[in-house]
Amino acid sequence: MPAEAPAALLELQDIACAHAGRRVVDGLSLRLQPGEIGCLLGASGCGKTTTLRAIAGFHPLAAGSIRLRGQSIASAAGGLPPEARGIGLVFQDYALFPHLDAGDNVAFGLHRLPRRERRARAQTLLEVVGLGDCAARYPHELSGGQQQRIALARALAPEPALVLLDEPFSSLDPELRERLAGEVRDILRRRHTAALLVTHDQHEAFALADRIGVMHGGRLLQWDSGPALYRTPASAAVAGFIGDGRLLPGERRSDGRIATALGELRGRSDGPPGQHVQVLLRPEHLLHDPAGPLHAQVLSRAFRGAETLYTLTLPSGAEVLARIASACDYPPGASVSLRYAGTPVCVYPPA
Ligand SMILES: Nc1ncnc2c1ncn2[C@@H]1O[C@H](COP(=O)(O)OP(=O)(O)OP(=O)(O)O)[C@@H](O)[C@H]1O
Repeated sequence: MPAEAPAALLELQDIACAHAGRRVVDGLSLRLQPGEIGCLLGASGCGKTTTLRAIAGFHPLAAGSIRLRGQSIASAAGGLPPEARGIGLVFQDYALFPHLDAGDNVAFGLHRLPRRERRARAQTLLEVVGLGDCAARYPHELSGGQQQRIALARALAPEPALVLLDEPFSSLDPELRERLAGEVRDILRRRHTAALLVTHDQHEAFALADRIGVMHGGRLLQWDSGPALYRTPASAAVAGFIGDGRLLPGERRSDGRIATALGELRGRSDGPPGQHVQVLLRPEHLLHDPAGPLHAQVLSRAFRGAETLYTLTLPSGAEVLARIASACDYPPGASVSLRYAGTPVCVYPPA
């Protein structure tokens, strides 16, 4: 008998959502395990926020169902009101109450507890997010990063099994963003609280999430771990969205290799000889080698510290990327010699 899948904390089954009669989320299914951090990633308008709002109970389902801890919380027939779902929310538009100090903001969701206990629990949560000495400060007396941490403390205070976060770091500067993302991940992990986060920043998704869902046009293209998404994107669309890389046209040979403008490459999957394909070429597929057989011209470059990421043009006109030690300095227009690293490439149907 096959082993049963572990019980999911959150299960979205084939959900669809519409705005003004137009489906903006369609056929979306995913499972989040207890304590797991998931992330919906995708370009603006792909339906991430609508999906999160449907889970929270602020948007109706046109089809499908949502289960939390095995209980149905939403279907096309209706659902539990948001406050009955037991889900913590850190939404962009779910700002702190300006007329309440940080302590009362955090205590807000604890109305069932006596006042003294509420303040004590709020204080504990403020300490969890590293703002134990800010209880009496009002939102306008706090920085953006501090306000977001208070919002997280407020969401965590009622001890929900799941927290939803919608672009929680988008208003912060990049350095603070990365630090806060790490802190939030550690806080969630320590409390074994599951979370589903929405972002369009893949670095944020990689830094935070156990599982990432790439969305496009209202559909979930792939739901996988960060390393799996990077190594084996399920489609050319996911490949184009995750990590650095370029798609090159190619043709399968009878020996299984794939002929491209870079020569013959090893494919990760098989297919009939003569088949036209595209291959995903990551920068690590190409090695800088002054004696290498491949020659390309520098189109542009981006300094990344110890290494520089070069965009190069092959004699065929195709573009590829390569990471080269920054000690070697190739200006635009210069010729660079390379060789194929020999590692297999992902293969997709032609565009
Ligand atoms: N209130 C609304 N009325 C009509 N259409 C809407 C409304 N809100 C969102 N939409 C449309 O639904 C689609 C999905 O929007 P959604 O906000 O879920 O996307 P998103 O991926 O979260 O985008 P962003 O990253 O910009 O927040 C978009 O095409 C958007 O224009």
